[in-house]
Amino acid sequence: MNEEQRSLLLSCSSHYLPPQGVKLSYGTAGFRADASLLQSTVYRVGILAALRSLKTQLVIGVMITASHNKVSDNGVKIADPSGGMLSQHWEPFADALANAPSPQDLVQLINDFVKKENIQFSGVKPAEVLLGRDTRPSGNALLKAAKEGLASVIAAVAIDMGILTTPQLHWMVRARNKGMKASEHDYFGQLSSSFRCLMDLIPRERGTFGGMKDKLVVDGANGKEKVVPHGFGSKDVGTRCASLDGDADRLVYFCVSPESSSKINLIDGDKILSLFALFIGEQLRILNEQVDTKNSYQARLGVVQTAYANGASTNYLKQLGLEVNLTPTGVKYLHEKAAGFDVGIYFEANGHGTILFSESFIGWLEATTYELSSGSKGSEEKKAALRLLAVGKLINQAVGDALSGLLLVEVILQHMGWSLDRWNELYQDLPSRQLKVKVADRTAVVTANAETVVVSPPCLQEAINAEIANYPQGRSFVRPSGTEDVVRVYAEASTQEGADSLACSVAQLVEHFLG
Ligand SMILES: CC(=O)N[C@H]1[C@@H](OP(=O)(O)O)O[C@H](CO)[C@@H](O)[C@@H]1O
Ligand SMILES: [Mg+2]
Repeated sequence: MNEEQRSLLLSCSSHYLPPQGVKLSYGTAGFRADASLLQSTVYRVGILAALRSLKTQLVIGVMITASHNKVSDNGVKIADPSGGMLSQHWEPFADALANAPSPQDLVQLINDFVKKENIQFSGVKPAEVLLGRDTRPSGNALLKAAKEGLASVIAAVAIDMGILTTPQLHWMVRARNKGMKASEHDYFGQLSSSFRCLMDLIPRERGTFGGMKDKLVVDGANGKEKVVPHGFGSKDVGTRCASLDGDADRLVYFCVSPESSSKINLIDGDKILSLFALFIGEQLRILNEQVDTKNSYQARLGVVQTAYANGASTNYLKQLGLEVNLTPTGVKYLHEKAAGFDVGIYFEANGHGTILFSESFIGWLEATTYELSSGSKGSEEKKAALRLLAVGKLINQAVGDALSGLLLVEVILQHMGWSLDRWNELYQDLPSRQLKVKVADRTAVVTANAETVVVSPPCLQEAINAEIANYPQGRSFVRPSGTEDVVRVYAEASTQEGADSLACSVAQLVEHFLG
């Protein structure tokens, strides 16, 4: 870092001093806090994004949002060149940057990091960073802070993409780095053309839609905690509903329960995963059966869940003969695992998830559709290949995206000729309960095996196992949250009473062991 760069950083950062007595952490989903505390953090994330872009020589994204959290909160996260989450390897630097007390400390920290990572400022492409934000009132001022962070790095270009959903910004970063056009218009263009392509490929004999109604009601995060949204009641029984979270990176479906109009039947991320796996599996089978063996491609299909996946969903997926993988909580872990397959489908139960296709499989599909284009025009294998290619365009491969996921669910329901009830009946969820326990130090809980086993404090796992043994189909685990200052308890059992009581007993054990 030369003297000019140093003094630029020193003078600019003196306008963005960090709040006193606050420890900021990049966490599972970037920095989150009350918006009034975030000016200096967002400024520093601007610097971080510029450095990441200089290092990778690719486009980086910065998204300012706190999803469905309170309107007075805000947050900031980085989209890496792939469109995915910031490389975990840079997270400790993000934490250190946000917490550096003075401009001098900040400049020293950056200088050391730049040396360690061998980041060049001259003779390289300038840093290019796409900025997005949600509709929060604090968004504009924080955007300005991000821009000033970028302006503190010589040769960094900020491109304001305006108000976006989180997945739109991730999509744009991925598209830009693939040399594609990446405006909001291009995003909607790709979603709508691939959706239309999939609709046109629905087999005629299945076109009766199984009594599926045209109307879909979309709830913008008004239906939390498994309760019916405002204004909903018995008149809405039978209506197909989808619910998006605040920045549209999570999707679930639901309907008002026919038994009680104040309750909903929730169709969660696990069931979306199952629906996607069935559809993709069907297309892969058609291809494997029909494409001649010398040209065949044994695509590996894998699904990825976390310990929060309902046990009934994991059983169901295994019964389908699928390879089910478990990772710790947090999209970054699921995404990484799914990327190891030709088709990797991942979902958290709460609705974060997407489908990833390997470059080599996409290449093979393109070649196959091209070869089949002259002879067997409308052949089944060509249709299957075209469907998979269209899914790869419709689904947001950068990150889970409620809008693109919703369109894919809609097309698959039509393809199968299924109603919402038919989809929901794939398997029956085991009753479950989640609780939060406030403890003195949640980091005292250390887990292993994708968070299913506690290794510290000693003996806590044995005590949990002894509780589980009292419940038919009992399963329970505890882990420290990555986004809240609590230990989370999950329990499931064959009855709701059982799940509630197991969760309660395990929560008491956590309190007992951690005080
Ligand atoms: C049980 C649960 O739903 N945990 C959520 C929550 O993480 P915690 O580490 O559990 O606080 O927020 C994450 C980020 O949004 C999300 O990826 C994850 O699924
Ligand atoms: Mg969200």
